[in-house]
Amino acid sequence: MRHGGIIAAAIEVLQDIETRHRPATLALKDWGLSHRFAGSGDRTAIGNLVFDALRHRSSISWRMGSDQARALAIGAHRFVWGSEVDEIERLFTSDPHAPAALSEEERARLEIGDLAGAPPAVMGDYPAWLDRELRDVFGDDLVPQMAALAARAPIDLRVNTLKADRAKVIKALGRLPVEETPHSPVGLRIAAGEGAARAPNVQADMSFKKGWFEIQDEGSQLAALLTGATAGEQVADICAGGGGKTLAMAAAMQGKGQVHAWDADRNRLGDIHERVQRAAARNVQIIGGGDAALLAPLEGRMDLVLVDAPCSGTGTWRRRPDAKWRLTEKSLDDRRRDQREALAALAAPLVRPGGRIAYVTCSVLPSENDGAIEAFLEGHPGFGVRADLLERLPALNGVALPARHGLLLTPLVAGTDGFYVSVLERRA
Ligand SMILES: C[S@@+](CC[C@H](N)C(=O)[O-])C[C@H]1O[C@@H](n2cnc3c(N)ncnc32)[C@H](O)[C@@H]1O
Repeated sequence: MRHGGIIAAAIEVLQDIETRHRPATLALKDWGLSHRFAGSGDRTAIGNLVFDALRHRSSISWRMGSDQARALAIGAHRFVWGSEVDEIERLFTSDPHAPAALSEEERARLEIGDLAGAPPAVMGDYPAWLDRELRDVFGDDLVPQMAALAARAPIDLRVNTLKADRAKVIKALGRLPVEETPHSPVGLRIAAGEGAARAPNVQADMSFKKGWFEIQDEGSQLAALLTGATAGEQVADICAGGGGKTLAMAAAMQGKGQVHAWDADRNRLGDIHERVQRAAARNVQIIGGGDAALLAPLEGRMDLVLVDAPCSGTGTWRRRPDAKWRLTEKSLDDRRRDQREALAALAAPLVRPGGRIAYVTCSVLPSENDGAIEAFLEGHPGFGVRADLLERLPALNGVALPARHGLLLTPLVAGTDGFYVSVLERRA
């Protein structure tokens, strides 16, 4: 496909997302199925343009004076990909599959592209109804913090130390520009691409198939390390999902002790079996999901319970930009309720005296973070917050933002997705 056709396709997909409230990945998949002639490079270019338009939806709409799909796609080309206006115009006139030519007004808006006078929610590309809560956490850094959450994310890998080390994986992926992550001692990074460039498919490499690494954001790696999971411990991961943190803890424990994996939704455990096998994580016990009675044998015995809580996902907006526009007050309330329930009803009974609960979210909203911890501590006076979190990872000094009961990682400061971590200890 020529580039005018790519823009036309991106407009079609953005329209589908908007009118049918569909997740972006599904809308893109559907488009691919009904346009089988499009090659994989074309699909990547369309996907990149759609995702960048969604990442910057508010600021593009402000600049273009419209939030229609066409304005978003053209605006993303200009303001995110940095194309010159003449170049965009040429793409439109040289390809019969391109959308209708630019109007006078569109041309003028693309030329000016001014955000002067725009409110913070527009400059930082986030839903305005979250203004107050986000300002509470970021204060004067609100706009730069949120703008960093609207940028593209790199591909981060976690080296599986049960099978490999960083040098071995770097060598295996030799043809790719792989670098060590700055904070996680087991992380590697491939920088985010630009424009229509295709991201490398690292999962096709033999080293992935052999279980030498997993794809995992550096923030998620750090959260797993901050739990302090240590060789020989009994650990329950009660929001195990696909097993990202289960596997990270199992490796940090050098395969010794046990990680018991459970999830409220047994379907979410779908991938974990294959991943555990590939990683040779012999200390992982998948105890199933859905039925809380399966947790009964662990009661009062766990050195550590990880609650990698269901949350709004505000910290992952770099990777799932459509989710930020779909988030509602109702769904946020539902997640807050799940978080409180997971901590009080599921996690607390499993911890032995002297044991810990690590509470993690991929959210930057205080009501899901410190707020959940406060609600828990109110009803559980036998638990207290561990203040020694950074001693486990001194490299995070100055990189993690202090929160009242834990710490916060953000793309602006740590270069990771947004993550909150708090560790509680059962003292009585
Ligand atoms: C953030 S995801 C887990 C991601 C996973 N730990 C990883 O690192 O790949 C949160 C998980 O919590 C589960 N969950 C939802 N409601 C829950 C509840 N009330 N109690 C426990 N887990 C819940 C969800 O099914 C989901 O798999």
